[in-house]
Amino acid sequence: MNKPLRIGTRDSELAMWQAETVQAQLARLGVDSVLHPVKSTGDIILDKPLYELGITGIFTKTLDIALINGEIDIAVHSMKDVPTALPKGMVQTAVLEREVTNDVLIHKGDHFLLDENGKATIATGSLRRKAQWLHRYKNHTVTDLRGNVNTRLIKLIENDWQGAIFAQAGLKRIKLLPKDAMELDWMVPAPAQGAMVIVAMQENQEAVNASSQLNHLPSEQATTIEREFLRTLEGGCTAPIGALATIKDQTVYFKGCLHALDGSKELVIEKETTLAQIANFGKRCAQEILDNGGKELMQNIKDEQNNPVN
Ligand SMILES: NCc1[nH]cc(CCC(=O)O)c1CC(=O)O
Repeated sequence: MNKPLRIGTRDSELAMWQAETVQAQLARLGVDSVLHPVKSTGDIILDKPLYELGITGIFTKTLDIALINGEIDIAVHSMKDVPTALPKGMVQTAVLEREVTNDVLIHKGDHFLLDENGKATIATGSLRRKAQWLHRYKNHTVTDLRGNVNTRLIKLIENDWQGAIFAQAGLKRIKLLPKDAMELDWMVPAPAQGAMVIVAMQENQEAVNASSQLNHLPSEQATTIEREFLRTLEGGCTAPIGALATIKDQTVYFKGCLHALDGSKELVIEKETTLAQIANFGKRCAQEILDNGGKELMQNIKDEQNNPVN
């Protein structure tokens, strides 16, 4: 009998839920596995906004190293936390069937109403959420919020903020989605939000073969388009970029956006194509944004991140 497949995961409640889901799906295929939880750098450094750390892949690095060292066979990630370029020798083996993709506002009080002209303080550690929020609610203040989902919910209760923004998928998975959560249908999610991905070292054929059986093709196609859009725009820096591809029958609908850090500018693209023509679709959408002011906006974002004004 083969040795059980070692599944690497972060140790947060959400990450453990995701890894256990993969374990259960593998078991249904007759593949035996064990969980190998680790603390990631992204979970340890909590006193600085994520984007100020200036490094990408903060949540995935520890597991990347465990994979490269052969301590684990596969790693399970929230796909939106995974940098678009994988380390050498590492491959994406499966995208699991995607959860809901949207963000939600968790707020305090039964009769909370968003007043576009009034004042409110909303918490998020995400550049994308901050920029899109400020673009829509120009009088609001956005304050930084870090930590895993559980920590962020506690901080919201402890602080004098009106609300905080989360991915609906994460809250739903660990059964912490409040009934009165406000779905932000206007907010464009992070590329690959709501999707889980499995990665492995290409040379570990057993791991690649076993885990690739869990791939859900439409989820893979949609996230590939979104991440291609991201990769083409960002060029290695972090920026407020949203992207969502939805597939219905043979048609792919795409919405992507890029904002100024303070929300003062917005570039949006909406485009559709057929499933037969998705090759380079994400790239073409990004190119349109770049040609319509995106190039300058990306340069401004880079300059501001090197010389922050506040
Ligand atoms: N960066 C943290 C993170 N990574 C994935 C999710 C949620 C689940 C998902 O989007 O797949 C979250 C929490 C959040 O954004 O509220």
